[in-house]
Amino acid sequence: MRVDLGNALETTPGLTTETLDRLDERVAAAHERITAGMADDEFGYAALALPETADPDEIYAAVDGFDRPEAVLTVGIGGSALGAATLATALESDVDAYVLDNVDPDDARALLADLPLADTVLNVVSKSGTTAETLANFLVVREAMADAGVDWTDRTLVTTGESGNLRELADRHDLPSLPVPGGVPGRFSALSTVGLAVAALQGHDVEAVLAGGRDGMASLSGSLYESPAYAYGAATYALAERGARTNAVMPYAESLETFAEWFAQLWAESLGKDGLGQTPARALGATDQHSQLQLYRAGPPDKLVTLVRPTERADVPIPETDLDGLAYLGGSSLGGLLDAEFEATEASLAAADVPNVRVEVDRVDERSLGELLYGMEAACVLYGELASVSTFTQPAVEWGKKAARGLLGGGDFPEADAVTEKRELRVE
Ligand SMILES: O=P(O)(O)OC[C@H]1O[C@](O)(CO)[C@@H](O)[C@@H]1O
Repeated sequence: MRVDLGNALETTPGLTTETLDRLDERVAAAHERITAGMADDEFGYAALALPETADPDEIYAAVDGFDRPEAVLTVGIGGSALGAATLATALESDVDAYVLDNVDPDDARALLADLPLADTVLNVVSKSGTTAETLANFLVVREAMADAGVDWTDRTLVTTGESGNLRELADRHDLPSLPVPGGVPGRFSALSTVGLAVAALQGHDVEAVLAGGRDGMASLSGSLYESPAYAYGAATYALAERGARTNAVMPYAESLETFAEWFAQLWAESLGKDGLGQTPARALGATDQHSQLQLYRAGPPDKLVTLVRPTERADVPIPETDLDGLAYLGGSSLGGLLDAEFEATEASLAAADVPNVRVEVDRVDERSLGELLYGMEAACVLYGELASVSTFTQPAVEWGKKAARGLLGGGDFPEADAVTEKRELRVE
């Protein structure tokens, strides 16, 4: 992973090399704190040791009994789905990957109607084992399998914590299961059993993903000038401090579209604390040059744009044409056009004084993805250290969970009462 901060200098908001030099002293101290937490397997910091602590053989052993399924359906939500989904979207496989990470009946019904249930692995993932959406979807899929005459116990892999509903289910039915590493919050679990089981089922090289993570680990140092991850974390923190309240992450690769969704949870759930944080906006290049870019260039000067691309990609030539107006495209290629648009968008943001950071990986493959995921996790942890927030907890999401559970009769929660007290101003 390579980071270029050049277009975040002297912009609005913007950084200076003096700012970065002063910040570098704090990066050194933060790095010491981070490495100590990793060494002590401390909650949260343990995530940054996963490239060395995750066990590929454990993952391969758990999925080995499923042969090569036609499809894998992940039932999970948040960090229990997005890491696996990022890898599945990015890497090609003849094993189709699907995700149920919402409880939309239309979506669930349509998906279950299409799935070859007898040849699908049901990959149920929940660290807590209590997440309503995941458990509800599991019950629905299990019944759909039964209705189709499929023995769900032959098709189900469980990844969960040491106790809870899913652990009991796996034990009761002797299901293949994987542990969720205890000290790792879901949004930091992509490089663990949580994120890698689907990759193993799809025939991808899990060791290569972890090797990429180790590349990221090796690049961590006491200086932002020597560590791309820390450079990104320090720059985004400093820009937020100076008014960049939104970070629009804009990968120039369809294969990285889900990566932006994964990043959004990582950034929002880790850094949105105590009235602080930086709103992750999900964008996609070149498509959003024809939509959101208008706001990024000419809206309020409160944004940073993170432009992500692989520097190598398979290509598709653009045929020559006798249409004069299109002659400049003929003989070029889609990849060439995409790269030209990446650089043009980068320059257009700079011309409008909008800070933008370039993040590049060699290609979208297992090793580069492992390094990119790791790098953004390390960047997030550093940002959290600099901002002095509790990076690894997410207390604010609990209120809504209790209200929903109370509304469904799942317990006596005062939060549910607040729903009935809604202030109304109805316009119909
Ligand atoms: O893996 P679990 O426990 O089902 O949690 C799923 C997601 O829900 C959250 O706990 C938030 O409610 C996320 O942090 C997590 O990734």
